[in-house]
Amino acid sequence: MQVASVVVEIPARALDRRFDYRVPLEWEGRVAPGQRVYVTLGRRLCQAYVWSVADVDGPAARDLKPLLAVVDDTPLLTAELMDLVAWLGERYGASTQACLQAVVPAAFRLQPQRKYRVRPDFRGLPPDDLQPLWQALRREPLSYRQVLARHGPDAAIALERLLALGCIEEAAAGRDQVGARQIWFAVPTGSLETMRAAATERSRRAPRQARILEALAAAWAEAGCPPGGVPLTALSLRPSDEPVRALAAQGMVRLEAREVSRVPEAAAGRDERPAALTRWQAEAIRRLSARVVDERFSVHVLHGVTGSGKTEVYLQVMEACLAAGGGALVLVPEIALTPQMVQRFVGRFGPQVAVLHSGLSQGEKRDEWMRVRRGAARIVVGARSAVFAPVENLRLIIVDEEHEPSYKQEESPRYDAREVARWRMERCGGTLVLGSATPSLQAMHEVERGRADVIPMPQRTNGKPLPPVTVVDMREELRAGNRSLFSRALRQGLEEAVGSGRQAILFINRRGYAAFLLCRSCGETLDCPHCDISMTLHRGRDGAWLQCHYCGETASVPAVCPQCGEPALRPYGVGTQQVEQALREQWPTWRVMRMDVDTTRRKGAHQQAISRFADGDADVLVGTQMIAKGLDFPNVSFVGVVSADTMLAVPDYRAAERTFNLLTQVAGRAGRAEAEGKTVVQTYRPEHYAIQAAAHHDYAAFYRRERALREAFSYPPFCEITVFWAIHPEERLARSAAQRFERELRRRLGEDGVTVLPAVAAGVGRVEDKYRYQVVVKYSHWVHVREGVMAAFRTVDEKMHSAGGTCVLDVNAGRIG
Ligand SMILES: Nc1ncnc2c1ncn2[C@@H]1O[C@H](COP(=O)(O)OP(=O)(O)OP(=O)(O)O)[C@@H](O)[C@H]1O
Ligand SMILES: [Zn+2]
Ligand SMILES: [Zn+2]
Repeated sequence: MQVASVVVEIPARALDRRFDYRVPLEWEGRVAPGQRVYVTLGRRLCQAYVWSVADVDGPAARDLKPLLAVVDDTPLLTAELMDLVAWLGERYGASTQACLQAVVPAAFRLQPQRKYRVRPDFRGLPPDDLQPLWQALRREPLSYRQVLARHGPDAAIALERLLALGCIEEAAAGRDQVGARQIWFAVPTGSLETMRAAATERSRRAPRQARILEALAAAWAEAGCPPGGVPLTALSLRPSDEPVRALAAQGMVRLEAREVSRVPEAAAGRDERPAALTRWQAEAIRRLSARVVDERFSVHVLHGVTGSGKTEVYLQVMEACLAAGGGALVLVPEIALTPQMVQRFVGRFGPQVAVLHSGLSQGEKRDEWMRVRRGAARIVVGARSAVFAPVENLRLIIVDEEHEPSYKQEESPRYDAREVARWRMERCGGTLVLGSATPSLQAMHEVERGRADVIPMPQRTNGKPLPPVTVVDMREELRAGNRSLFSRALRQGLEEAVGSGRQAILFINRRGYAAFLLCRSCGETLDCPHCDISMTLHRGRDGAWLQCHYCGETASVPAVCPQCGEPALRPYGVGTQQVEQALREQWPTWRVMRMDVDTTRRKGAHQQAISRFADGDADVLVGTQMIAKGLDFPNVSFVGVVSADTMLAVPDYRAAERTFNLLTQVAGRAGRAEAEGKTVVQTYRPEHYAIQAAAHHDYAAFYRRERALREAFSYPPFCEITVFWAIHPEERLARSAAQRFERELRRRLGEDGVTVLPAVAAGVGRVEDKYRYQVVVKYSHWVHVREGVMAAFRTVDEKMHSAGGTCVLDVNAGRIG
């Protein structure tokens, strides 16, 4: 007798374990790991994933409850993905259910209310023993639960048989939350002659039947062979319509339901293949292609300066991968921000590419996922979560802009797509390529330790040098009497670019008008009533308002300071809106465009904005980091950074790294084609090493300095950091939970190679009226501390949970505070 061990899909902590069910005899041999099944847990009907199947004998197995249905014929999850789910749970301390939800698109989740009804196209009668249930379903569609309640537990099997015989179907959306889309086809059964004769014969007597036959005959004549069928929708007919049913009953046509994709086939764009590769590109392609073919695990850091043509390298290595029979996965930081790159992949590989992005509806995601699962699409391009795509024979994963923080997921399971990619390549014996102009400290450290090699591309494809960067000390500007947002150098750069018909980009890492309002009389800042953070000033057509960027709370702008009553509130900290306004005031004839979260909320707005700017619809583009990544605008000759200091001021050990990366990326948007590029960076801290290194395009200098600091103060990559948060509306409870976690940790972990920092209020100590306390743990290997950390977490978490609060564990944390 077979017993299936399953994971139920209900996301409750107490249910995060395996449950055993008996496999009914008729399904023995049909049940496999990765398959979805229906089971009852207590009285609850739910979907579950088969984890393992074992042959077990004895009464214990016979007493188990049976599986109620097998949802998938072939397992939805491959063995590799099942192992990945298990690994995710261990690596990030997350429940198996949460990991499954991360891996499988939401469309595959069970819809709680399914009903079964008689299939409208079914003629005849089912076998005798199935008739009672069938008759009942003819009277009214019933849910699974109703079927079991009214017809007893054996009805589960009867239902399955009726389904298998095509007598009944699931109503509405089908099995999954969103099912496959099906279209009915009429398929000819006889010869072309019989069909024509039948059409003529019916032209009077049954003209509507005749029309169907004529359409089939026409399709036949056009194809020159028996057509695969004609979709009924093309004839504005449904399978239940009288003439269709009549023809089917007479055996003139066969009706067939076929699955079709909801995703319009990617319009294969132009494939722009460069006439000749640079020598660096050629060398990179040679080395990487050799690795893709040899089927051994390897990691490579493709360190290519901005505009060095990394995309072309990816494309050609992918070609080598496909030629060797492998599948490939490309991760980009955010699909909406990289439309140009996605177009190039589709241009080269056409319908073999599946693009997974958040703009897809659930049904579209499902269809793309299935296209990948079935091997019809062998290349997947997507953001973070695409790292779970079920690519067949996966041999190559490319992570573009590998240094980007968006590869870390900030909700459970708090995975890092780069680590997942590494795990998958290690498991499949594949090649991992980490591409960046500014490789992360982590990636470079791997190179140092001999766990990865680096492939340099130090020159731009246009043969021109990287754009010269001028660092402007804003204190000097003040001394020289310039109080405007723009230094003289920045102003000159803008005017030169726009004056010569080129375009310019201005970067400022803050949306809104100003960071905060400060009272110049008493020093009060206007903070969010629900969060310990000041509110951002926004300005629109209908005036100004304040908004909290943490919880979204808005407020009107008071005329006087609420603290001291003086009319002395002034805006501080420049945002995109203010830059846009200043540009319009100073250069009224210029066409200015702004791109930030506020201007691109609408679906497709990103892409539109990017192509409008690429088409020359604006002279100056103002934007946040959204415009820093991987965009290729050949006509941009000037880039200005309005303030480099906002990024440096973030209280995070990675602030310098982020600043260096962003400055390098932003500067890299200039001078990518014929136009010479130029960049101006404004700052109050011109001597800072991150700014200096970026200005000199000196990655090595930055790396040396930053590495030394990280080592001295013991930060990643010289250790790993895990952060615990206790979150509760009552400060006292949040604090004591964090303190308890700290004590539990110290007791369990000892001192050896582990540092537990004292429990403190988080950087923003209150968000949405909830207090946040944190504990930071530093260690060298998660496997050494996992048990201790997880045990401490469970103890505190349970108590916190019953007290109405939340605990969060961020393993290998993306941020602290
Ligand atoms: N061998 C080549 N000869 C000429 N042009 C090329 C060549 N290879 C790529 N290009 C072009 O160079 C430009 C820059 O390439 P790409 O966008 O891949 O750079 P990148 O290395 O990804 O830079 P970034 O890090 O800034 O995104 C593109 O317009 C691309 O079409
Ligand atoms: Zn005041
Ligand atoms: Zn708030």
